[in-house]
Amino acid sequence: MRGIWTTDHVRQAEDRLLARTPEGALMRRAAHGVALRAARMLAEHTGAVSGRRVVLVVGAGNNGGDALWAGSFLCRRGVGVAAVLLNPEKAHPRGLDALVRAGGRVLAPGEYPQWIERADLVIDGVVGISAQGPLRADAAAVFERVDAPVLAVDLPSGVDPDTGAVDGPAVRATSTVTFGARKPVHVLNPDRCGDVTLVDIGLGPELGEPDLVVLDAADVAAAWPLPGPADNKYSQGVTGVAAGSSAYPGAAVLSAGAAVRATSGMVRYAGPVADVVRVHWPEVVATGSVFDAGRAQSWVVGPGIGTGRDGFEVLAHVLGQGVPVCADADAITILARRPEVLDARDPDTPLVLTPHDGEFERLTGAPPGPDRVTAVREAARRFDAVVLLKGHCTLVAAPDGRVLANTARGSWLATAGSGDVLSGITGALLAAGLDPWLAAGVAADVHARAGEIAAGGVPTSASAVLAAVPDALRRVRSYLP
Ligand SMILES: NC(=O)C1=CN([C@@H]2O[C@H](COP(=O)(O)OP(=O)(O)OC[C@H]3O[C@@H](n4cnc5c(N)ncnc54)[C@H](OP(=O)(O)O)[C@@H]3O)[C@@H](O)[C@H]2O)[C@@H](O)CC1
Ligand SMILES: [K+]
Repeated sequence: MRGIWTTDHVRQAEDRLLARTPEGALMRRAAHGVALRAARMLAEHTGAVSGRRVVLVVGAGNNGGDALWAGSFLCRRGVGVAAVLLNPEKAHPRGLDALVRAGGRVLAPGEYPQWIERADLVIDGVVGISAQGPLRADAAAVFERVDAPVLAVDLPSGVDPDTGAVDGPAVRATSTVTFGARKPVHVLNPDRCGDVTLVDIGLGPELGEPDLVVLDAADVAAAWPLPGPADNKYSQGVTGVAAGSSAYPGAAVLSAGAAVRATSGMVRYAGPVADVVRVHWPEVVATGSVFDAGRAQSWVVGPGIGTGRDGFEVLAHVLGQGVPVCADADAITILARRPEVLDARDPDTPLVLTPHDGEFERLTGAPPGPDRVTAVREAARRFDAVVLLKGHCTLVAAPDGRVLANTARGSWLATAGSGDVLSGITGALLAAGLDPWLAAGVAADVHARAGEIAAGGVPTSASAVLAAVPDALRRVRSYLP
């Protein structure tokens, strides 16, 4: 599991580390990492390092200091380095001195266009963790001219470091080099950061519990239940699926099918399209109603069930079974309209809610807004449920405040029925007894991988995503030590 820390926590940790480190040492370590990455980018994009041209865009603080020091290191490798100082009187004095001593130059405003247009690489040192709001007009005007790859120092300027939100002009980096700890922007807005390199500056021991986590493939593989020698079809958990209707039989087929593919436990289907489900998935034990379905160790409820009285009764029934429930789609709308349905819930049994933004707004009364982490964390507390907020970066919050982030691998999952597949996978993992927060997190991870495999670079469908779940699992298992 990889940790992510908010800027407040990074700053506190940096202060503690700075107090026992010689002055300037951390910045030079950070800048060295920037220079290494810059040299590699020059080699990749132009085939050479020496003789290439790099423009530094330097703001008023230490982020600009990192860029200036990195520029001085690049000068020593024969790179022609020139700096745009957005705020000359506040430019980091020692960094500026180092750059000039190494042979770098400071550009006059009239020289900006020709240098920026001929640059092989631009280094964004406008602002780092003290950033507030979008790029200011002077910086925005500089970046408008940039055609070269951009290397962001710590984070792309103009993007909110803690929420990843963009509310005006902002840098779109090809690559980002960050220091000490990953910050939320790196997972919440990967499109603006490009690939992210973490440079160790010795901050680790000063960082407390992370504010967010990201699962590695090995975490997903280790959490995923596989049958053991003593297992039978019941011991691995029976997943109940209450989904679909005559209008939406596909939701039942996809959700039940995903549960079949995700684990080796048994799957029961209960609903009005049992015959359709049986045709697609002969291994599913299908019956016409949740009221006469046998025991299950979890229920998936909602996809395609409708939002009327029947749907309400189905949701209330499964919430009263004393087993974990994954409520998706129509079940979330029912819950939003008639919260009294939660009265049926045994407070000790976990509930996982899997809204997209529209459903989240229905459920909570407000859209997630720019600070999605806070929004999902508050919703999880309010509903005493794990809340999985779908998006380009899917967030999973537990009622105790834990949040994990799963960054999508492209937009392949933006296809009809994709959510039904996710709910089925989540339900199967709940039936197997996984911690509900982890179940939702690993389900989102494998779902995203299956989407990428199914697509293979071209548009795909929910059925193809479902069919790719076993390959996604094989892929995560290949990361196990
Ligand atoms: N501390 C350490 O140990 C280490 C720190 N390191 C580095 O320091 C960075 C943090 O440096 P920092 O705290 O000096 O602030 P930084 O982000 O450069 O901002 C400077 C000033 O910019 C301004 N500004 C704000 N928003 C703006 C906007 N949208 N557009 C334009 N300008 C804007 C605002 O000043 P204002 O103009 O408002 O007076 C703000 O004070 C960190 O990210 C890392 O790179 C590394 O070297 C490792 C060791
Ligand atoms: K930056």
